[in-house]
Amino acid sequence: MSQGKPMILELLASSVKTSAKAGQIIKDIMRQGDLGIVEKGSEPNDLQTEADRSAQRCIIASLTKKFPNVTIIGEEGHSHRIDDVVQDWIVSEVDQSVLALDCPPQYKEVNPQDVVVWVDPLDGTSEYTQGLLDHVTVLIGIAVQGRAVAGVIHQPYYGYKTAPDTLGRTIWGLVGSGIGGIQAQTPPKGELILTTTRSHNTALVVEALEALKPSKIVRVGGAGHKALLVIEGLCHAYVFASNGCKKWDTCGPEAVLEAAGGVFTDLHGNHYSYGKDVAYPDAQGIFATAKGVDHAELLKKIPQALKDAFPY
Ligand SMILES: Nc1ncnc2c1ncn2[C@@H]1O[C@H](COP(=O)(O)O)[C@@H](O)[C@H]1OP(=O)(O)O
Ligand SMILES: [Mg+2]
Ligand SMILES: [Mg+2]
Ligand SMILES: [Mg+2]
Repeated sequence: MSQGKPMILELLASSVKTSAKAGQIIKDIMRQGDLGIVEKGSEPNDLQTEADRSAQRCIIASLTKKFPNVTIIGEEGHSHRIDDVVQDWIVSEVDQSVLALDCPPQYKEVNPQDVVVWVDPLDGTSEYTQGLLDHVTVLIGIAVQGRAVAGVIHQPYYGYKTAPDTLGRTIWGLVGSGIGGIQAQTPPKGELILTTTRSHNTALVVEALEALKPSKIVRVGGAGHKALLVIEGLCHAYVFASNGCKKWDTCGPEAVLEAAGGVFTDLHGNHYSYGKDVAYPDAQGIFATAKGVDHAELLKKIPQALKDAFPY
């Protein structure tokens, strides 16, 4: 580890490089052509591929090796073995621009026991299997005392349609410090562009969107991808009246969006808790707004009866 740097910066700097390696693994597996698709549950569109499994092993092994006292929870199971992971997948590099940050005072002395890293090695698996490759992201969220405070959204196929050899892009955020990889933008005034699921639609999902009377709805895959649309000001809000997302889907996106000046909550306007003992589903849905959007005002347009469908 670098001498004297706050642990949160070390962890974020390692996560940035590790997410990019996971992105390369995802692309290698797609190039090789054997995705090894497994249906995880009884729900439709809940798939796992060899890319999800391999990317998770890369991330968990890399971060476990460097931060053995931090709790790491990944979407694809609980093996934290390092010894059987390909050496080339264990990332030791760190992102120097993150290490050089001026750490917000509240995160300078963080106890590893209070940190949980939430890993979604491949967000947008349905879209990955369907060839909608720019919907895919690698998500790493860092929570301190239950709050999402830092995160990475790596988009391995960003720009691949015009540049097939793209390395993608990596966006990181630290609340109180800002974001890197892109510039946060305010969405256009006089419109309301919402983004939501394309593969996990339900009657309640539609009802919540209609209540907001949007000028446009952008239906794309992935929680990370939708958070990027909001961070870049291409959409005003990400609204998902469903319990389908889990903590690994939202911890990274929440931290990056909030570091970018947005607000990321459930449908009641509360932040999720990301401690190690919490339930995994984001059972109160998602309501996330861009920088410059009045989150509380917009949330008032969701009828109470609909919010009540997502009780505590
Ligand atoms: N009903 C669901 N079952 C399983 N995963 C879900 C469900 N709803 C959302 N997700 C997860 O949240 C992400 C965002 O949802 P959506 O694309 O529908 O907006 C999905 O890519 C998926 O993550 P993952 O691909 O990592 O399994
Ligand atoms: Mg999944
Ligand atoms: Mg996901
Ligand atoms: Mg996933």
